Amino acid sequence: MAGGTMVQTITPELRRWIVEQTVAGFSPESVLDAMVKVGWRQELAAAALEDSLREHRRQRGDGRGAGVAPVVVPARSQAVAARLPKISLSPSLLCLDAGDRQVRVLATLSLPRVVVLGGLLSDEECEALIDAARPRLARSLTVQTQTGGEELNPDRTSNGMFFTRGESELLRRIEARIARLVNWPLENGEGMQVLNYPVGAEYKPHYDYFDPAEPGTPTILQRGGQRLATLVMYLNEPAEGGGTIFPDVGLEVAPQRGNAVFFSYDKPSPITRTLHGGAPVVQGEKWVATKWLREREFI
Ligand SMILES: O=C(O)CCC(=O)C(=O)O
Ligand SMILES: [Fe+2]
Repeated sequence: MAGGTMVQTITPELRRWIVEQTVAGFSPESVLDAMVKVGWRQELAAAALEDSLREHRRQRGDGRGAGVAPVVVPARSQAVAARLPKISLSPSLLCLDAGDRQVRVLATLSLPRVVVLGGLLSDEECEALIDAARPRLARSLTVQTQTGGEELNPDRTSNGMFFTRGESELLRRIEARIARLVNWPLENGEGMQVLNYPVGAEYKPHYDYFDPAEPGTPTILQRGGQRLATLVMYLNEPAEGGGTIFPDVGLEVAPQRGNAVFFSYDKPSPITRTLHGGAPVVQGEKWVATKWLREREFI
């Protein structure tokens, strides 16, 4: 196996320490912060905290007498939660300055945090992305959270490829535009992914963050931390079907060329309501480019 893997184990001593801190009156947030400061990965620390306190409550007979109050552990501390890719909406809501292009805001939603954007890409840029991606397409793989490797996923019947960040003038231009638009370092973005859905293809509802409970997740997180936000850009228009759906809130975004849907998730949790998918293409084909934004530099 590759070197540099730091295995973090939740020992009985750590559990005891967590319980002691909590009984002494420290808030779960401050215990979490203390763990992160000494090098614990946020997600693991949160899981250890939640787990230890749940076990402690169970042993005490669940809330009888002076038991520890139930805690809701934020997966990311307050200070870090404020650091999230974020589109600054102008008061007029109409136009955003993305540097080399004016982008329109078509709709926003607060939970899940969604912004639908108009005119993020020009028709020429959409065409150029499709042309560059087409010869490099393969049946889409998704990151396998069991192992951290990649696998064919029956829920995702599209064909896909990844560009390397900065690999062409076109990509550098679009990456810079996105970084400015979402107020997030260009280096924290994954290389852009392009997906092609033929008739009948779909991407069943899923979350884009990596599930902290899966054993392969710590390995995945070494490459830039969690995903915090997604930008799906529509490169063409399927004749029928192919919208981006958010089943928790009954939202469907129309796949209109040059437009995009941005959504962010401040914790790797379903409470962000960012369950989403690509509805089946009924007629024609669908092309999208997806940009994922990570916590740290993605190498
Ligand atoms: O094709 C879509 O509309 C959604 C794509 C998506 O969810 C993804 O690439 O993660
Ligand atoms: Fe997705």
